Amino acid sequence: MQRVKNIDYDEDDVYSEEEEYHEEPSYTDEDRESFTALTPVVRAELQESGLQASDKEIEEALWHYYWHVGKSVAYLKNSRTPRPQQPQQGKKDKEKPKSKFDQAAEESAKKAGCMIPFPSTASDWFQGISWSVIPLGIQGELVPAFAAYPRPQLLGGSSKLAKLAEERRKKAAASQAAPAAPSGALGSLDRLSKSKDVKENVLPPTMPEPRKYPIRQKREPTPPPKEPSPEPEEATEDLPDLRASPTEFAKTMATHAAPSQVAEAAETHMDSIFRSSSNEDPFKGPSPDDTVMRAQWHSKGINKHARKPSDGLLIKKTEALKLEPKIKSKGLDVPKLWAEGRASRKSAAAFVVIGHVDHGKSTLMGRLLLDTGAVAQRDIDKYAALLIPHTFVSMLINARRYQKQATELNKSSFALAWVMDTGSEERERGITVDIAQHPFSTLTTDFTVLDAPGHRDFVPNMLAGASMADLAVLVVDANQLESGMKGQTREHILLAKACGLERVVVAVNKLDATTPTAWDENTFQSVRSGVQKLLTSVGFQDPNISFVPCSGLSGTNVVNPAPSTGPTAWVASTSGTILQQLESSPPTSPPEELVKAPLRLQITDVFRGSITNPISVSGRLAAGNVQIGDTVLTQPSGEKAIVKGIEISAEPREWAVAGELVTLHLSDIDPVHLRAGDVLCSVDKPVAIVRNFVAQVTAMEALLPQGVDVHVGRLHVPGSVAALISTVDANGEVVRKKPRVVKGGDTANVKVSLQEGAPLAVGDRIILRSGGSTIAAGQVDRTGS
Ligand SMILES: Nc1nc2c(ncn2[C@@H]2O[C@H](COP(=O)(O)OP(=O)(O)OP(=O)(O)O)[C@@H](O)[C@H]2O)c(=O)[nH]1
Repeated sequence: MQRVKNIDYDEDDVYSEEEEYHEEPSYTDEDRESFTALTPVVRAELQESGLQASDKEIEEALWHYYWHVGKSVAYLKNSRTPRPQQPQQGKKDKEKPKSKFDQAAEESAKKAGCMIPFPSTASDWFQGISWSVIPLGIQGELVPAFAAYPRPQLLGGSSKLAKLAEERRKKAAASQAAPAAPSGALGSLDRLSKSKDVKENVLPPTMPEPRKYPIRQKREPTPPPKEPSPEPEEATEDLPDLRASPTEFAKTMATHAAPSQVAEAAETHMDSIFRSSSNEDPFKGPSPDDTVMRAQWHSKGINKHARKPSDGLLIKKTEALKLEPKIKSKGLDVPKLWAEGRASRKSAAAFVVIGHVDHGKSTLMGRLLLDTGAVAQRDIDKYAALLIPHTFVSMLINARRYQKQATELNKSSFALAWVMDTGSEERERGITVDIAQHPFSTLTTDFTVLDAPGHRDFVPNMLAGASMADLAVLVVDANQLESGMKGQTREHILLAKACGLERVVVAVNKLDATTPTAWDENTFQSVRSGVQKLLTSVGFQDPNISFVPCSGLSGTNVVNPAPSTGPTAWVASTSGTILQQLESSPPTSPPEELVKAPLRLQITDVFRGSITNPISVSGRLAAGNVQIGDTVLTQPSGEKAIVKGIEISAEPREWAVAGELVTLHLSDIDPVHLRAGDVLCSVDKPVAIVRNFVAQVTAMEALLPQGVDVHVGRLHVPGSVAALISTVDANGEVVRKKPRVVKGGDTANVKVSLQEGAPLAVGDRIILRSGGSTIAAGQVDRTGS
């Protein structure tokens, strides 16, 4: 069984600051409901294996594993199954006296008040780890280098879940250590009046979010699923299979065998790695690159029986690539070509889908793509088939939440979301993690959907999406308005505005599940007035906001209008379908000066592609134009690259201009010089590397000289608000110089310092975040070195 979508509305998402810092989890009614439903299931599983557990223990396991029944059962079984004893090597080893160093270390740990014994042997240290059985012959002694720390109680689960659980524990510990302080602006003011450090502008420590993005394999927008995979086995095993299976290396190292056998086993393992059992050439058969390339040939209809690179041609091919003449620019006058074709071109728009976690963003977009023909029904059906193992818990949870939701819909409910959620973590957890991009076209417009994650842990990814979009679609679950307003609905609205978006289409979603009756018009009207207030309070203008009642799951009023009779009869008098609203948004065409300006593109993703396109980057052209053969500069690395190919919406192009979302295939550059957040720019007019800048920002909560994470689209760099220069009024006139604090809602000029140089320019939109919350947003006004 898999845990399905139920991480919404727990303390992680809908929280007040006070609530968040309780050590004991305070369960919501919904948590309690889930406990009531899932505890008997876990108990029954345990009893089948002749094991017992108290309600509290079961609840604790379910809580830690985010309602994942399989993992909870496996953990509880594990904690009740006696661990195999280490083979004893002899009395001598057992009674080996402690070294003086060990004794001193123990003594100092005692003095430090440490209650948890530090593991004294390697096997203690590795207890609870799947490859824990260390051959005695190679065991060493571990001595504490610092005061002992608590061992994690629950192992296994996805790394993300473990991370979330760990964060929750850390926050609880932090709240115990720190004396309770008033929250928000008041709290900051209070701290300010008490703290000398702040007066003297000494910066409090920051915990910057690391700036690391892995280079990814290029992800197909809708990878066609294969056969339904069998249900995971973890929950049915006697001993839980929560941990990754040992690697060949670990198996070699962690065997019970005597040293001679260890050596023999090692040889066998290494043998099996380097020589296949059938003595076959391990490099025979297609390489991963070949496989990708063949898939691409296949999808482009290129002769399937063409010679394959693995047919002994790999070396020749590589040589051919080396000899490949440098791609030359055709020297096209791109601004002229763009201006000439403007009249005949379809309009294009990219929209970011924002909103609180689980309000139905991915499902709505899946529906939009399905009903506009951008994805095939057969793909959705295959996703639905793959999802059958999810249905048990899905039914348990959703059936209680939406009594009226048909069982049939429950079964396939995630299939639509999977069109957008292509990552394994996304599908495992049932939430969107990274920004997903998908093109689709109507008769009038070429659209690009940017599906943003709703969970607050992934706000930086949402920012990356918003920074590439022309407008936003805000999805609000009509049944969960209140929690949405407290959670990411509010933050996403603020961030969308801060990223410069002006137009927003509000999809009032899940109206098929309103109570007491489905498609309740009053519910729609109250959501509409609540969200309207919120949007106008952050600066969105009324004419730029539209509200559409809809259901992404059933598809009502998304592409196809709602039936004009029955419970949806009132829908016709509102603002049309989601698609109509998107199409009626004013076309976005860049001004001519922007197309002629020096090239500038922030890299959103770096992909390793096939042999033909080994390295590609994607992003939105913020300014200028690019054509095949151009030499571009990457900043901050300062390395040059040649553009050997351009794609827009998976179609090859010769050139691209400002405003377009492109994939550029690059050559003559080592991938180490390319990271998401870096900038590609013109060689002649490069974007400067900046360490200090002045920005005009609006504070969302009290802003002090403090450590912050500075976000600019996909880029985020640790830094600090080094000085508060002045507060200003709506016209930019100085109200007060050198304020000690900028109150939430006020606008100020501030000096920001970065820990490392970043490619920034005047006018860039910046977001300042601290401790996982957005504290201010604005624009770069002046840059310094
Ligand atoms: N009844 C009903 N359920 C829906 C509707 N849309 C989505 N759901 C369900 O709501 C849950 C969450 O849907 P998602 O589309 O994954 O939500 P999301 O907002 O994309 O979630 P994140 O991307 O993780 O923020 C799933 O169980 C969906 O089946 C709808 O219109 N009606």
